[in-house]
Amino acid sequence: MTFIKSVQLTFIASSLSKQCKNIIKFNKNPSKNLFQLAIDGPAASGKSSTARIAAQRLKFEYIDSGAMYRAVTLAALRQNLSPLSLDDASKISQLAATSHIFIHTIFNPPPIAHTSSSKPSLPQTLVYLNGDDVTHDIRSPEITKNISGIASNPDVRRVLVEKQRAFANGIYDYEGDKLNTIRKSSKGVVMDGRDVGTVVLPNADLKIFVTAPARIRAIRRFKELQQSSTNKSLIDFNKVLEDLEKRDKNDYERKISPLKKADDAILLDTRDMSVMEQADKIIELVLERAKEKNIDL
Ligand SMILES: Nc1ncnc2c1ncn2[C@@H]1O[C@H](COP(=O)(O)OP(=O)(O)O)[C@@H](O)[C@H]1O
Ligand SMILES: Nc1ccn([C@@H]2O[C@H](COP(=O)(O)OP(=O)(O)O)[C@@H](O)[C@H]2O)c(=O)n1
Repeated sequence: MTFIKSVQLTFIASSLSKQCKNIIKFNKNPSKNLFQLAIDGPAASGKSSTARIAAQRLKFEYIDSGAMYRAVTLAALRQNLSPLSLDDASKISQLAATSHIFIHTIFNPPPIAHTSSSKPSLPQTLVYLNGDDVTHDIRSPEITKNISGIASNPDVRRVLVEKQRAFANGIYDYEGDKLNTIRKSSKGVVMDGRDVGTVVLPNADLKIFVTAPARIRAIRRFKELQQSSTNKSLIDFNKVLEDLEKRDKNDYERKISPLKKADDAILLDTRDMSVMEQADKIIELVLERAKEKNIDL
């Protein structure tokens, strides 16, 4: 359980991006018990969409740990460093330590034009690398292809795990300032990734391991890529499946912090569930656990 002392910081988000022109007030409340929810699982199992919906409904902060590995991969590629080269490994971990990665979720984005107004837009997570909005760049096939090399670098992991724990405790460094990303109204944090329940937050109040067969996950990723692509014919399902299985293998078999269900995690197979059903189930589990632990959500 996290007890954090009282500091109030005001941060002018317009320095980050034109998209965030409002002034955000951050607050740390000394006697507040923040519920920690850890969601792990393989690619496209539904972690981030359900985590964002659960965070929105439960008034939790959302931390996408995978986005941090993606941002470091982008930073390395931009400097022509090779994720698999032993010669570049220490330069890359240095880069992870000195890069400012800021993750900001907009919980109530305006409805997208041309969609039915009755269909609410899902929360959107924006990712900044040293002040640049890299939300889309970090999802490119080039980053996805190179990420396993970065994720198996032990020094990168050490640096990012430290940042993730600080983030989950409400303290996050951005351009030299200590920033508290926990909103005054926040009742908890949800973090998704591969090692959140096993390594990053081993004492999380609730751990969920989300899974689904590779083919089903590849269909989801294929549809997602098609939606965001300007040239749909370039997206080949077999290639998506092959890449996903290759990344799963790297994540499961990596020596350091492999993808693994924590012993005390609840397994959630999402093959026959919709995104909303997954989110409902997770929220139900959080509320049950909070009741058992006498945590007021
Ligand atoms: N249960 C589900 N049924 C159908 N599509 C899903 C389901 N869960 C997630 N998706 C879709 O699959 C894609 C990947 O989901 P995402 O939440 O990003 O997975 P992860 O964070 O595990 O990689 C997204 O386009 C999402 O809308
Ligand atoms: N906690 C984490 C999160 C991600 N990662 C790595 O980062 C990659 C991308 O994570 P992601 O969550 O963005 O990937 P998707 O599940 O969205 O495809 C994973 O395949 C892992 O190699 C990790 O090693 N540890």
